[in-house]
Parts: sequence; structure tokens; C-alpha cells
Amino acid sequence: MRVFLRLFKYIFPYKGWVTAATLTMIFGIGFDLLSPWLLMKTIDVGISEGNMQAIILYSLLLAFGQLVKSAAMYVQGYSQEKVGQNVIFDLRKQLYHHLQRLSFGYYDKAQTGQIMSRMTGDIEAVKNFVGFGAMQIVTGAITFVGTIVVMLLIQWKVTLISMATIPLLALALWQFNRKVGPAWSDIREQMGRLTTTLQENISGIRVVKAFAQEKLEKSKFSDRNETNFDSNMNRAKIESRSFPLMNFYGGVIFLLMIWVGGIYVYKGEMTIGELTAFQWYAWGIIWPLNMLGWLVNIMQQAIKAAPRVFEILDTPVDIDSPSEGGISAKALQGYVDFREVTFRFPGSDKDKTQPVLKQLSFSARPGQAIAILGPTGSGKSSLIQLMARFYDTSSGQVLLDDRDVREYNLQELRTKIGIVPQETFLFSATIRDNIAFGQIGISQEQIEWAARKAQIHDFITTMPNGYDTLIGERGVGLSGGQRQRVALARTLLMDPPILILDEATASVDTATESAIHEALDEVMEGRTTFIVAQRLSSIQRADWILVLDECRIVEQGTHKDLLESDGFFRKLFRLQMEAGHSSELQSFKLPVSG
Ligand SMILES: Nc1ncnc2c1ncn2[C@@H]1O[C@H](COP(=O)(O)OP(=O)(O)OP(=O)(O)O)[C@@H](O)[C@H]1O
Repeated sequence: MRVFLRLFKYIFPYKGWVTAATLTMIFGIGFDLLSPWLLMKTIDVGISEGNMQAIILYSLLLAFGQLVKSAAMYVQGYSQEKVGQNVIFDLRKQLYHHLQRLSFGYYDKAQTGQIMSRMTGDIEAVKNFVGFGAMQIVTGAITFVGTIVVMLLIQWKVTLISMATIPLLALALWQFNRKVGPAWSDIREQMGRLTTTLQENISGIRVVKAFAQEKLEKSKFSDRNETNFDSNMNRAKIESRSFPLMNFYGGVIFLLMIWVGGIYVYKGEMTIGELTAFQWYAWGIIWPLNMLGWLVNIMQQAIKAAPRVFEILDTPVDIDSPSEGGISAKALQGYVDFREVTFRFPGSDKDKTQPVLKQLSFSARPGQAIAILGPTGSGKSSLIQLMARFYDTSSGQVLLDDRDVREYNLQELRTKIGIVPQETFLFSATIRDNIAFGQIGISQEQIEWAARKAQIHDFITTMPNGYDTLIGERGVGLSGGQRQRVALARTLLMDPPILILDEATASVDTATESAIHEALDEVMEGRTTFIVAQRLSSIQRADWILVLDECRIVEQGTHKDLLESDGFFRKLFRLQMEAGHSSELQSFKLPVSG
């Protein structure tokens, strides 16, 4: 019931169209009830009594009625479709907007296939009910009751006897409704899983092929496909057991009507006209009953699909601007302060899981380049994600220009923190659009400036269509290093006061990396730059180094400080020297002892 009430809120704005559909529906039903009566009069008053005028009058009225009914049907069909399409348009828009607002924490757990299936199949199921099923159920119910009332008024005894199978039919329908509901719930869930399997396979097709695991993937998909098949067959079984039975009970009504009606005509208690009209009225009873099974199906699909859609809409937006909009981040300068920051990923059990970051404190100011080093999994990426509020701290504070990040307007805050992440994503668009992503009024010169700084301009000019070359899914492929440089150009174009390079040059060769860092020297001036890296060659320009290990900052200082103490940094330096990277590390200019 709550599902219907909630759906009603989406229908309410289209009350004008609902009224049009309802009025034309009532009009249509009125003519449906009147037509057999007119036929009865044509026979009893016109044909039986040889009254030509009555024959012409009632026949004309019948023809006119059918004409008006057709027009009413057109308006009803159009209006109800208009309501249905508008409702899914609004629902889809709201869902998409909500998905845009949900935080990383939600996407860490959500399955893309499930989201896609809710955005498409589930919403479509809701539309079928709102735009068609609901109105047909009401039409069927009014037609059914109205027909019985008119028939009772004409010949109540024949009507009551003919209706003998109605209780049996109601029982069959109740049983069908009880069984088909869970079946639809299962189908919607299986469809979501099937879409997830498909989406993961397509996204990960390179891994599948590299490991020659097509067979395993095929069998995984076949399993899901089979489960989906079984769920649908289960529903089909329920339908094929129930529909013929319901049809049979409906047919019996028709037969009883002819049989009992014939006897009553024979006894003179019913006219031929009345019996003929009853045959027509019988459809007003059988039609809704036959349709009911099908309509219950549509209704049950919507009842099971709508909560899956509402589940996403009800997911709270845990990271957002403060309710009053937050303070402006437009003039952010780039002072960063971490104060006793402890962080645990959302959803992780406080008592069971170790925090990813524990009691972290450090400061950075504009113009400074901070390197973040540490073994893999030590929390480097987690740390930088807290600045742009991709996640919020579990305790402690992240301050930007002396204000807690949670006080800022979120959208503005994010445009002031440029992150080049480890894994870059490029859209199916031209290189120009990828670099200018979302920024309005950007000139070609600005785009080329960013591309030059990211050391990708020369490569772009060698491409067949230069900056107009399509990349991503629909266009040409780029190497890992080229992708990273396009992503770097995209971030530089944002001109953020805080620039974060999270292993942003890990996929480029050391010569290109060195060229990028040289070019970035000028860009980094006046900005606060964080460089997360494993290669020491990436952090040669850092003024301050933070070393993370086991959730804590275990070392911090300048290159010189850290080379003098016997910690992680010095070990890493020696390892990379031994691995033959001495030429790349010469700017450290410190003799290694011991
Ligand atoms: N979305 C997530 N949900 C739960 N735990 C996560 C999530 N992302 C990372 N972790 C865990 O948090 C810890 C720190 O991960 P993080 O990515 O910050 O490390 P890192 O130092 O950047 O590692 P790397 O150098 O390998 O990139 C790891 O133990 C990781 O398993």
C-alpha cells in the first residue's frame, strides 16, 4: 500500500491528464453499458413489434455510441500514456540526480549492473502499471460492477445464476496473486544480477581474455542466464496453471447465461432482446475477469520493481554541502591542516576493523609540494580523498584555509582541488572535450597550454584529427601513460589552488616524467601540491615528505632529514639506487652511507 501511496505522489502533478483519462474512461464504460441496452430495444421494440422507426433510431444511436466510444478510447489511451511517460521521466531524472549526489562510500558497495537494471527494467515495470495497468484495473472493476448492476435490473434471476462461478474465480485469482508476487520479485532480482554479470564481463573483458578465462565467464553467465530462465519459467508455470482456470470460470458464466437465459425466454420470463443484450453484457464480465490475471501481473511487477527504485532514492546522501549551502570556496588559497585525523571506510564495523588512518596531523601551505610515500595499502590515497570530501573523517578535522572542509560548499570545494587519480577515466568524446571536461568558455589556447604542461600536446598533434580525435569507447585507444597525461591536462585546466597527483605519472617513462615535473614547476608555484608516488624520481621537487606506514605518519621532513634517519625513505632510496636509478635520483645529491 505504501508503494502505491508513494507512486501516487509522482502521478499527482499530472492530475489534469489523470482527470482526462478518468472522464473518458467513465464515458467509455457508460457507452459499453448502454450499447447492449440499445440492441435490446432494437430487437424488442423495433424487430419484434415491426417498428421501423425504432429500428432506425436505436441503430443510429448504437452507431453514434460506438463512434463516440472510439474517440473516448483515443483520449483515454493518450492521457494514460502521457501520465506513465511523465512519471518515469520524473522518476528517472530524480534517480539520476540522486545517483550523482551519492558519495564514494555508496559506489564502493553498489553494483553497476543493479543500478542499470533499476534505471531501465524496474522503472519500465513501474511505467507499465502507472501508464496502463492501474487505469485498466479501475476500468475493469467499474465495467464489471456496472454490468452486473444493469443485468440485475434487467433480469436478476438469470444474472445471479450465471454468476455462480464468480466465487471460484475470485479464489483462483487470489491464489494467483499470492504466488505471482514472489515470482516477480525473484525475476527482478535475477535480472539485476544478470545485468551485473554482463556489465562486469564487458568492463573486464581484457582481463578475461588475458587470462583466457572466456570459458569460466561463459559458464558464469550461463548460470545467471539459467537462473533467470528458471525464474521466468516459474512465473510462466503459475500463469499457465491459473489463466486457463480463470478463463474456464469466465466461459462458464457465458454458457450458464445462454442456458438459463434460454429457459427463461422459453418460459416467457425474458425477451429475446434481453437475452441478446445479456450475451453482449457477458463480455463486460468476462473481459475484466480475463484481463485481471494479466493486470495482476503488471501490478505485481510494479510492486516488486518500485521498492528497488525507491531503495536508491532513500539512500541518504552522507556527504553534502551544509544545509544553508556552506561557505564559498571560490577564494581558497590552499592552506591544508590535518588535525588528529582518524579514518575508517564507511560501513566498516568500528569494533572489528582497524582504521585506515590513525591520529594523523600535518600542515601544508600554498607554494609547498608535499610528497606522500609509504608501502602499498598504507593509506596514501585515502588521505588525499579526505581533502575533497570523497569521504569524511571518522574523527579529527581536515582544515582548508583554517575552516573545516565540511563547512564549505561541496561543489565549489571540489573545483578547487584538482586530483589526478591513479586510475584515469576518459569519456567517449574528443580529446579536446576530455581536457575541457565540464568547463565552459575554455579557449583552444588554454587547452593547448594544459596539454603542453602535461607533455601530451605533441602527441595529440600527430593524431589524425588532432584535438578533435575521438577517444574512449567510441574512438581510438590511448596508452596508460597517454591517458594519464590527458587526465593531468584536464586537472591543470581547472587551475586549482590544491593540486593532487596520486601516482599520476606512474605509467609514463622516467624521461617523460622528468619533463612533466619540469613543466609543472611553473604550475606548482603558489599552489599546494601533493604528490603520491612510489618512485623517488617522482618526488624530487617535494619540499616536505610524509611517510605513512600502518595508518600513521612514521617519518616526515625534507629529503635531507629523511636520508639522515634510518627509516623507510632511506631504505627506499637505497633500493632504487641499487636498482640502477641513480641518474634519476641525482637531484637528492646526498651521499649514501652504510
Ligand atoms: N573503498 C574502500 N573500502 C574499504 N577499504 C578500502 C577502500 N579503499 C581502500 N581500502 C583499504 O584501505 C587501505 C588503504 O588503502 P589506500 O588505497 O589508501 O592505500 P595506498 O597507500 O594508496 O595504496 P597503494 O600504494 O597501493 O595505492 C587498504 O588496506 C585498502 O584495502
